[in-house]
Amino acid sequence: MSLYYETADILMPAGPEAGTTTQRSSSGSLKSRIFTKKGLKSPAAQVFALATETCKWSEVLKEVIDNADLLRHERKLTPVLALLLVHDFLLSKGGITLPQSHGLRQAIERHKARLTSELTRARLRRKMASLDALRVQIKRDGDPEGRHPRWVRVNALKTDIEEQLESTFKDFERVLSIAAVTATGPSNKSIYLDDTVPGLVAVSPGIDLTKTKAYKAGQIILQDKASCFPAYLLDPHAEDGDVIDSCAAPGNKTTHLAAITHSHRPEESAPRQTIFAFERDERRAKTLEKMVKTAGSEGMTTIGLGQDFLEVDPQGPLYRNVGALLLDPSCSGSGIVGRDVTPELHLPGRPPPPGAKGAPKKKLKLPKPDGKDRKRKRDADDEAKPVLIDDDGNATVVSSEQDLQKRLQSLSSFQLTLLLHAMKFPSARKITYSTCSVHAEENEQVVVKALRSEVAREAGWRILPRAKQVRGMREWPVRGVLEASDGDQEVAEACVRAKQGDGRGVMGFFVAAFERDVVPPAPAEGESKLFASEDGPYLRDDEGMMVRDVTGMPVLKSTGRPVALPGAMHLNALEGQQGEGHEHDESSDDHDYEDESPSKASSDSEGSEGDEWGGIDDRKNEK
Ligand SMILES: C[S@@+](CC[C@H](N)C(=O)[O-])C[C@H]1O[C@@H](n2cnc3c(N)ncnc32)[C@H](O)[C@@H]1O
Repeated sequence: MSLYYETADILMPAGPEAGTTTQRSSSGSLKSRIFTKKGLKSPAAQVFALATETCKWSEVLKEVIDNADLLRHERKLTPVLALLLVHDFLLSKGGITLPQSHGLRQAIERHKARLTSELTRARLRRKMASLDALRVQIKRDGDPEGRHPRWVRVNALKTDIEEQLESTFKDFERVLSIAAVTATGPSNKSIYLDDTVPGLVAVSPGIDLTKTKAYKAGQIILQDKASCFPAYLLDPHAEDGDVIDSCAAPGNKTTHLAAITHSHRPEESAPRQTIFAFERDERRAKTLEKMVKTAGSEGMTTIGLGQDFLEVDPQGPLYRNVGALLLDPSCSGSGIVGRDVTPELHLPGRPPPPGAKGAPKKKLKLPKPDGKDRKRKRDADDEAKPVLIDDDGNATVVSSEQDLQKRLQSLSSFQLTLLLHAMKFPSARKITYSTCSVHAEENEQVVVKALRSEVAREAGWRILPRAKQVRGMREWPVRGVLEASDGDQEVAEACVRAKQGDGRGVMGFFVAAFERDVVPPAPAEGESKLFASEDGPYLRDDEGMMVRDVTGMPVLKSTGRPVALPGAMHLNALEGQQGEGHEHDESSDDHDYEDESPSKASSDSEGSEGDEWGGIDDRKNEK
């Protein structure tokens, strides 16, 4: 089967029987339908490129084909085939990839003059000075990522906004809204300073920052705005002690946690917090390791390479001081921009049926490239079915609502198990739970089930109400779904959602936080009580301000004395506990980081950009 027939089949598996119409090109994401289709003879990447480009151009091409009256003159062409062939004829560098003598190619090339002049008319109707200008417009309008700003987190561990505005972004024009940063188009360079997440900026879509010095040096990290919510909402302070990122690769949130704890450190000499980052997939854990190194946070991060969080013992001495956990488990990935795009296809009008006025007298039989009747019963395996690809890269055929429900139930029960495990850490008093899913089953419903669980009730976990959240999250207007929160207004209000395509320039996302009051753990023998009670390890005055000595050092409650080189003490205390048979010891402090070139590290972290793990379906993994 030729590339054109195969692509037409993917776009319109049932055959375009309707007349002039605008329709979704079948169900399921185009990418998953193509890449999981068995028996494709043409390279899947080629079919995908032709299908997506034709969809983007279909509004213009429909006009060209209709006005050139192509389908009336060439009755062997179906509307979809006409779109695909005219696309390549007018817009592809190589033209139609069929031999010159091929009937399909001749059917188009016979109308060269008319088709070319109709394309010029279509362009002029859109007030575009050149075909290149039209290309830019089509790319921006047809590509969901083309309308999505590029979010950039300035890494506080290495630089700050001011420095970046004067260097990496010095040629960028400052704009004051998301609409302005996306409206300026890929040829312009504008920058918007986000007012929700500190240190976050958005630049115009299509700008490639991966070649910049700042990107290669880990000073800037490409991370979607919504993906910055969990670490920002968790807001780990010194008094929260150590932090766990339970499902960490590729490491966007781990490195964000590191930057936040660094910014919150009261003094250089304050106790160092450790971020334990677990990742059960070893390959992804390597990416995490590289990202942590590039971001400059390896000194404060202990990576559990290939470590399943569910096997981490909450009672283990290493985690005695863990006061905050970030849980961002695998999910359906349904909120990821560009993930499940079903492109719109504008079909040209079909000619009137034979016998009708203006129709040719003789009915022409459609030639079939394989010589077989296309009405043959399709092989069930040959049929492209919608597939759900989660952010672990697992593909599940979801040909019915029931299949989808089954998959969501299985994901949400796994997510709940992880969340309940996080709730078992004895010193924990803050947890964030997040997904890049749009489904309530993985979001509000997991939160509600967790709150009702015995684990949460016994340990005293509550939802962190909106009023107690960090400013940017408290003020974020998109909240949880009331119905999905079982009608609980406080829970719905406490949940934070991000919605793709609502003008805020974010992907689909969900995050909620839990809090509780904890009784501080009894210090181990010989261990100073660096992390502790409700308001932290430092002595505070009646107004809640830290008490400091004359040199400005915070005073510890446990000793009544100012902090003295506690970083080293703290780490030594933890190191001393390693090798006690704890599952984490192999990946602790002495990482033997392989020497990597920044570009290698960059491409790995870029591979994860979009900013959740994209698995095998991730657009960047194709590069
Ligand atoms: C959504 S991704 C995490 C993205 C990451 N938080 C970031 O922002 O870069 C989920 C990750 O969790 C890992 N994972 C899933 N279950 C896990 C478990 N039980 N223990 C540790 N890691 C797990 C998956 O392999 C995957 O890499």
